Amino acid sequence: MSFKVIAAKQASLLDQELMSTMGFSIDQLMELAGLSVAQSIYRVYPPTTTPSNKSSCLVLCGPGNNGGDGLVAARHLKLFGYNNIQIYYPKPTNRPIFTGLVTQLQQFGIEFIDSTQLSKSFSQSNLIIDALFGFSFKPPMRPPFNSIISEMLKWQLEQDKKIIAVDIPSGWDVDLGPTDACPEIANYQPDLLVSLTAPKPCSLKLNKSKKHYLGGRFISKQFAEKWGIDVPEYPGVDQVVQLQ
Ligand SMILES: NC(=O)C1=CN([C@@H]2O[C@H](COP(=O)(O)OP(=O)(O)OC[C@H]3O[C@@H](n4cnc5c(N)ncnc54)[C@H](O)[C@@H]3O)[C@@H](O)[C@H]2O)[C@@H](O)CC1
Ligand SMILES: [K+]
Repeated sequence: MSFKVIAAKQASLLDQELMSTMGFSIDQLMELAGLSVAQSIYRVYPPTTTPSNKSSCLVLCGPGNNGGDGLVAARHLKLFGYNNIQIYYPKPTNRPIFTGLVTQLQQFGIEFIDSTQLSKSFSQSNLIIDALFGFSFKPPMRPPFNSIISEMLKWQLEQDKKIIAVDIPSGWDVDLGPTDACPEIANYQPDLLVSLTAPKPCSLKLNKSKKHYLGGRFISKQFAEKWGIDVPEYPGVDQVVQLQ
């Protein structure tokens, strides 16, 4: 499906307008964004039901709203039947929306792991959700995230591991894709990219063999026209639409 992209600066301005003129709260947008990430994962990698072959998910959450989308997605994945979910959230944000999401996940019995458990979790997980950074990332990537992403990419070489990137593959330049400013991710290609609201220019750098979904079904036709973006036909009540 052909689609229009939205540049970095515009994506951030659009985000601000959603939360001012349009009257949305960040909680609402994050909930719909995270739901659409979980729904895309369900479409592409449905939970396997045989006891010997359960889908295990590791959700890597960064310090900003991209990480918040990951926290929301983890809760929906649990509701969708993924039973083995672990979250690595090394720099938790002390704002009510984030502390609330953490409490919800703890109440759902989802485990938060620390750095000593990370390698084991990578080895046991077949779905790795990259919710580290979205459109506000500025290189170079600071510790501990540079080593987390390097380890993630090492594990991606194992055949049974799939990486799902939330909004933007972490470390990619929003407009350009992978650049020399962030050498850790020079060869990073997620298996599934879930763009939110509108695909960013970097999504054109996704290999054609990879899957690309769009989620964040919260803008009207009028709003899309004003910003020069497409709202594709989401099928029925779905929160996501496949672009590639
Ligand atoms: N309207 C939209 O499109 C929506 C966007 N949402 C999500 O929000 C994301 C953008 O969120 P934010 O603006 O909070 O930003 P990000 O989540 O992209 O990252 C910002 C955080 O990363 C840190 N950071 C930046 N560069 C770094 C570096 N080089 N090394 C280490 N840390 C670094 C910053 O200090 C900040 O804490 C989007 O990509 C999307 O995932 C959704 O939550 C809601 C709706
Ligand atoms: K990401």
